[in-house]
Amino acid sequence: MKCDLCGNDAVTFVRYNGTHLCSEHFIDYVERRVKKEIRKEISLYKGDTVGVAVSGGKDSMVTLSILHSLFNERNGIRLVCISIDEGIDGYRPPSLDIVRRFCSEESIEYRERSFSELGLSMDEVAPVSGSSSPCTYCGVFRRKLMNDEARKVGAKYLATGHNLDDIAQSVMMNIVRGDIERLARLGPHTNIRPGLIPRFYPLRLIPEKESLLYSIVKDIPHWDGECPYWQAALRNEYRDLVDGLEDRSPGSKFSIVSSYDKLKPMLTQTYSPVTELKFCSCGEPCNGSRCKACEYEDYLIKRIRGL
Ligand SMILES: Nc1ncnc2c1ncn2[C@@H]1O[C@H](COP(=O)(O)OP(=O)(O)OP(=O)(O)O)[C@@H](O)[C@H]1O
Repeated sequence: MKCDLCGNDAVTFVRYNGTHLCSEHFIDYVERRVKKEIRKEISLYKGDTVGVAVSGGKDSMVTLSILHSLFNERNGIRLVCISIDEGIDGYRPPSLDIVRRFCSEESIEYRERSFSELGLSMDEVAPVSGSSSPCTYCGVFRRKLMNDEARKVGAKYLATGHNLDDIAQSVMMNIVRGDIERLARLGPHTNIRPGLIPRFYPLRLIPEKESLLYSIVKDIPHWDGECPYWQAALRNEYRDLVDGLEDRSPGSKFSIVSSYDKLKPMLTQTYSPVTELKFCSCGEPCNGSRCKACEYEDYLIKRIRGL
């Protein structure tokens, strides 16, 4: 197979648009779309700080690597890598080693936070999560620490490694559950709310397979171990659903996300986000008087201690 653009050996066939690409043209193809997405989602000026949440998985490592090539001393944008240790033995420590090493080699500012600051670890939470998926708790605690650290470093935005597959799955999941209010709140976050660092998704239009291939051809280190609690995630059902649709009709993942983008203005008209947030005693913004993370913390710590 030869690249349709230059005749060199192709590394991939992009099924949804029928093109063969060599490694050089594939890299260019990915980076052009990532830059376009970043321009669409955020606006930055000299002196601004951007946070990037990095787990060590391929998507967040690809995001970190691309943002590092874009934001640097030359254009006066400060990039800070933020990682969270959820306390999952055998899974998180090796992935954070990769992030730390990459940041040190590339001279990227690195900040790390841990669930231990909240008095628990996911290895303690998982056995007491009952009928709820451990991922529900993990996500709430992780977002709290990510937002808190992003605020501390003065980030204007916080990037995550969510890719096209993740976004398409989230759209389908909220539709099937009938949770239209949550659907309306899916990022990227366009409105500024005090205390909440707006998140953006540079890989939003990059399919997971392309992110993996990009990490391989660019030789970006990443951890591909599987979270021991992953099987419990409801998201897996939606992964199969969306992959099945894509198999039968290539381009379905793009269609799901672009349909969502067209619907979003109408959704936010009906479900406009609360702009006047209150603050929890821990410092996090919230709708009520306490944030979800603090509520969960109290409940789980009692269960862990058998109270
Ligand atoms: N422990 C963590 N520390 C910092 N950011 C995280 C962490 N876990 C997840 N994230 C952020 O949330 C995004 C989506 O999380 P998800 O659990 O799907 O990622 P992952 O499977 O660990 O790895 P990746 O998305 O990097 O391939 C990540 O891309 C990353 O930006």
